[in-house]
Amino acid sequence: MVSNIILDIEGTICPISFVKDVLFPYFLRQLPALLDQYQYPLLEDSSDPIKTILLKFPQDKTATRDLLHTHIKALVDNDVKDSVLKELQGLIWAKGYHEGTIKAPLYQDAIQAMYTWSTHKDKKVYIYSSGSVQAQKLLLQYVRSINEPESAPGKDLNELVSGYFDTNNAGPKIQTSSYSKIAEKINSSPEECLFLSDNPKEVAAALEAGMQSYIVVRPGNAPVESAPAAKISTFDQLEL
Ligand SMILES: CSCCC(=O)C(=O)COP(=O)(O)O
Ligand SMILES: [Mg+2]
Repeated sequence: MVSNIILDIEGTICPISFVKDVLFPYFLRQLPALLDQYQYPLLEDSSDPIKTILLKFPQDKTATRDLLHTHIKALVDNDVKDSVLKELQGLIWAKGYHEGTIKAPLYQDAIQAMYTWSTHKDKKVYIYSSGSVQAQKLLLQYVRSINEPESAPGKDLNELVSGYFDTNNAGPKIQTSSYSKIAEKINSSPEECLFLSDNPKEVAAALEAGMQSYIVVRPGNAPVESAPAAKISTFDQLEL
């Protein structure tokens, strides 16, 4: 029996294009002005939350503003799931979400399933994404259905979510131990957890930990060559 459903974000509940064409460009547009605020080489200053994150990048990259900019831009361009980058992105995206510039388009079947599972089916819904916990909460705070126009009023889905996991509090998403850790943290056996993701390596790691899992295929996702589990293209296909 499935009691806990753990959802990936990008490519599973929202299109990859939202992350690549909206979130990443927004971050890169804000980055130069953000870096301009500081003197280089960066020195410790625990009172400044942004500087505290920047200081977590490798020390040789924080020697000059341009070196740091080049380093961060390369991480974004190559979609590196770097936990320091993800922390910084969460902080910068907050402005865009709160100002109303950014709203996350979620697949309608994902929105509907999150409501049904948590309010009518006595299941708990969790998020596990490479995006930081702060970025996950923001994304779910400003949601529109992908079928609605961009001007549609935003919905806050955070009340449907029982917990958030990222690479800081759970570990890398392609590592089996991360899924064992999540099961332990939510006081569940892995067998009662269902993990849904577009990434076959993540699905393989969840299965290895004893969870149930499916590969989610959405428009614009990378083709899945060798699948460790069955594929679904909408959450309506799940009988829970
Ligand atoms: C939730 S933050 C925006 C997405 C992001 O930066 C990311 O890396 C998403 O990766 P996922 O693990 O959800 O595929
Ligand atoms: Mg994904």
